[in-house]
Amino acid sequence: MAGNWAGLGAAVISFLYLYDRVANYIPFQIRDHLATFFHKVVSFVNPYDQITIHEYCGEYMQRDELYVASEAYLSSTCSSRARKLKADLGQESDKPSVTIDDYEEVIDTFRGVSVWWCACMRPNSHTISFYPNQEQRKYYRLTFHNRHRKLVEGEYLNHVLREGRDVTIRNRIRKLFTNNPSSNSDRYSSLWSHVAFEHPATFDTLAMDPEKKREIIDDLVTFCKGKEYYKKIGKAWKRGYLLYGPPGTGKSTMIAAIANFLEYDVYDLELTTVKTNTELRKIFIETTGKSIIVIEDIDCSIDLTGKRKEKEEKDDEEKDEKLPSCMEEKDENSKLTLSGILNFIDGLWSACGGERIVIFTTNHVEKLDPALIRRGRMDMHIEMSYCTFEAFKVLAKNYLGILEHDLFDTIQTLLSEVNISPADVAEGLMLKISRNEDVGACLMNLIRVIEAAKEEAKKKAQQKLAAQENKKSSKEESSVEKALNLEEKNSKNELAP
Ligand SMILES: Nc1ncnc2c1ncn2[C@@H]1O[C@H](COP(=O)(O)OP(=O)(O)OP(=O)(O)O)[C@@H](O)[C@H]1O
Ligand SMILES: [Mg+2]
Repeated sequence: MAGNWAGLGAAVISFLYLYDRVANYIPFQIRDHLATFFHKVVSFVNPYDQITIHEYCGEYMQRDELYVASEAYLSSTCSSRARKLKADLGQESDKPSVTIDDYEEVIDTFRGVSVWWCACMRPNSHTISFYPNQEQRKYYRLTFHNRHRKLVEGEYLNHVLREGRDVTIRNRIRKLFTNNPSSNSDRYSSLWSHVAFEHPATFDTLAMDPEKKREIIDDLVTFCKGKEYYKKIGKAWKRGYLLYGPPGTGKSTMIAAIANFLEYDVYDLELTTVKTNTELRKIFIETTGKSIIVIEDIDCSIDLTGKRKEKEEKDDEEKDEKLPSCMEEKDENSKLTLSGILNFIDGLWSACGGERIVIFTTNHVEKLDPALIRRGRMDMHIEMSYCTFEAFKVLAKNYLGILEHDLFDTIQTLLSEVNISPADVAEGLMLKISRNEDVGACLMNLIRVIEAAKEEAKKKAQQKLAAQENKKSSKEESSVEKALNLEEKNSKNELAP
């Protein structure tokens, strides 16, 4: 239908072209009247307006976000109505995607208003381009009745952008990013490298207290649905989690489970390769929304303890010989400091992009500066503990496919007597796969592993006690020796004339 109107419109436009050539020979009073008249005729004959959305735009000819969103939107909402389709494996997806073929017109309806979409291609410009696919110059043509122009410009295009982005996110391959060492980056290279994120951990396979798990899941759901709430309370849409506990208790596994649950990308930030606060800010700006930024073993990444105290002391010392303020700033930016990291978590920059989760992990929570982990920065502190009986039941279900067994009571008693990590328990249960043993043999193997851990713990406790006693007795000996020496000295002094 729009095509017919377009044909009629083309005739009128040809006429107008001719008019334009002879317009200079017509007196200007008549010319103005004619121009108004022709405009009315054009609107009457072809009351349809068009918007074109080009694939590449901007100084660096990047793919236009609205074009990408329109493509995703059309393939999800309108492709069922098209007769000519094309299929390909998108760059950011692992599923074949079916889109509407070029020059196939489809109708979409928004609030009872019909609009027409068509993927077109501009004729080859015969120019040599440095940018990929630029010579193809694809674009979408959106046609609509001019009385709906406000609706299309004001609401429909936003609707397409929003829906299209959602479809893109749903279909993409999720990514695991790591920051490139600062020495490798130049002005043009990206600060992050990535691979596909394929960790299979989920909250179902994560062994921990079920109540604690429920609490974390509820918190995550509240966060990801909380866009409007965060806006209302004037807070950046982000949340911080501190995961702490001994090695092998599932901190990294928990991060993977969170990423899979929320379908977020993961940015694994290696702080030791970041040299300055400025670099940290740049790295942060290059992250996208719907992502988790992880700093593992934060206590080992940078000396965060006592930095503030040191700084305060230094400030006192330096009061007399104070540097000019610009030099102070330069010094601060030329290295990575605790305050740089605090800014990264909740400074003004932290609000850009939105929908981000920051996770720190540590084996030694007591070593961290309280400022780094205070509520508001790290909103939830999650302790990953040694294996409890509840956690063991999850592992037994995952590894052996059982919910109960006669040996469970023995294992429960043993687990209450010794600290053993879920990683060690999981290793004890792996026998089923590695040697294809039956369930009973696997549980017996686990019992042996826990008993060995118990023996080891006992031995260590005895050694510690012995060392403490040794220290105590050597202290006592030295104090007796000191007392004897003193006595000897005193008696010598008394004998002296
Ligand atoms: N709570 C858990 N639930 C399920 N599996 C676990 C759990 N804890 C550990 N594991 C298993 O042990 C392995 C090591 O766990 P993970 O790397 O998550 O420990 P971690 O706490 O990050 O250790 P580290 O402090 O050394 O980094 C995982 O691959 C997983 O198979
Ligand atoms: Mg870990």
